[in-house]
Amino acid sequence: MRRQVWCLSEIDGDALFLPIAIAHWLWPFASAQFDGVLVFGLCRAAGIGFGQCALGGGGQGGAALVLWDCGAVVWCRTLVGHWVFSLQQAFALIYRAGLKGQETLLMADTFSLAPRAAAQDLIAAVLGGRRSLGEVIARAPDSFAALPPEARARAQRLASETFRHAGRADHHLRRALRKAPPEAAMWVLRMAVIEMHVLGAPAHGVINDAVDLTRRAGQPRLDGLVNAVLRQLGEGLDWAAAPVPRLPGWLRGALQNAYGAKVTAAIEAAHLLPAPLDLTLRGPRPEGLDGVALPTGSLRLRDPGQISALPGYDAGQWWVQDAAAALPVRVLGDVTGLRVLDLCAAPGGKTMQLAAQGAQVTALDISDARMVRLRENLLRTGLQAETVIADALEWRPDTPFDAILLDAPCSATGTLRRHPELPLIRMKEDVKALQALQAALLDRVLDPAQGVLRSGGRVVYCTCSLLPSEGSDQIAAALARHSVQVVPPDLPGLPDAWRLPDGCVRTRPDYWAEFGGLDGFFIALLQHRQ
Ligand SMILES: C[S@@+](CC[C@H](N)C(=O)[O-])C[C@H]1O[C@@H](n2cnc3c(N)ncnc32)[C@H](O)[C@@H]1O
Repeated sequence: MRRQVWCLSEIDGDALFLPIAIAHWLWPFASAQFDGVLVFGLCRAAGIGFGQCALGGGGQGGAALVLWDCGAVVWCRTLVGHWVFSLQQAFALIYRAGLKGQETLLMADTFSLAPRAAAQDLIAAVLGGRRSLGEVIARAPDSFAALPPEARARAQRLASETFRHAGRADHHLRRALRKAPPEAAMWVLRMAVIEMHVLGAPAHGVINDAVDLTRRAGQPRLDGLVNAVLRQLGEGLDWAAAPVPRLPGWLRGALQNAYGAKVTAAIEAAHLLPAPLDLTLRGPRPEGLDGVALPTGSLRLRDPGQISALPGYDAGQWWVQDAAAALPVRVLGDVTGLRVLDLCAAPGGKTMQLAAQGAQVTALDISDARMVRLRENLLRTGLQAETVIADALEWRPDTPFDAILLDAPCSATGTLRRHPELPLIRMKEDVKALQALQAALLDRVLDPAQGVLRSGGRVVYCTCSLLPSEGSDQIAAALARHSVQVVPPDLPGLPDAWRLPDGCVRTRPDYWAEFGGLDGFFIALLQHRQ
């Protein structure tokens, strides 16, 4: 790890440096066979110069080497001059080799090629596999896994912000490009422009590395273009003059139908900012945990830094959960002593809330990997729940439950601030399949013949979606299929604007702008008619 080399041009530089030193050591023995010292020196210097240019050292560096080397060659005609010169080269070589390990660490820690290359790989893996950034990171590419934690965080942020601001980057890039280059080079350009203008990285380093990343992306012929375009956009660009990026047509259309053009534009504007970090507290706020207490009970952190270093983390006194995601359990009401089924439970934010409130929880999810995270979360917080890995559509309990929380799989369109890559990988067709699953899950819990919910028991259905087809439409259809009613929740701190005419609750990223917004969620509390 310590010896890993990040900067390719550094290796190239040494690869050239070694033959230079060897050539000098051999010089006294070889010189007799050369007619023109200057010819040899010039050829060698020109070779190095061209080599440096070709490998990214830059034209000026190459030209300077040619001149410097010519002078040195003339001086080396004397034997003393030659030996002094070759000794100096040998020392330089040893010194550079010794520095290499340190350079590696330094470069990986700061704005540098290594995190940028890792971000490039993350972006390619997200788009290529149509997987979320979180899923890609769970099976991290080597370039990412090998980085130290800070550089990893930087790579993740760079990839995430590139997805978030790609629309704005394209607006500026279109002005500088006569025709769009292949996508791989286009993503290098987007990432570089965003790093300079959104993340505030110094232009010089970003541009140099973008040239390397263009070659790394298999587009070596475009490195000149990338260099020229980024130099043009590096300074004096009015970044905010570009319009707010639009959601894909199918999603935009659905939101406009549901909320109107103005609200849709406000939602798109809210997506420009990363989501704040909210915690659900298990008990009293741990000392030293600085944040804003939100009206619905969550704690919003001001400047979180490293999460595992925050007060109360090791003692499991809180867990990370968006303020909107914390509402469904609160909507379920008092669960003390009740047998509650958390259906589609992993990674367990709501399981922990239920257990912390004194429910006897059974947490069920179909995903082994996500259940591992749920168990880790329970372990850290010291909370108890029975865990079941099964398909909710097939599993049957021995005894019906008093209450069920159904956090159904959905388009996650309410969480785009957190997952700005989703609009690029989710398709309209994916949502159709999810809607069918949501309806089947609702039938499973609401149909008394299935024996999952006891008579008179309560159900909370929720999705982190902004689409009515995954929210109110599902509930309207379920009311038509089952003898159930919607119960408007009694929830302190819930603004009236979040209550829908059908008795359900809707949050949106543009709500609570004064606090920094919250995820989009749909929540319905259901009960069988007596
Ligand atoms: C929105 S996430 C749940 C988040 C979780 N409730 C929390 O608060 O941390 C949806 C979950 O549904 C699970 N899931 C999808 N299809 C399922 C099925 N047929 N049976 C059980 N779980 C399923 C997924 O594995 C995923 O973990």
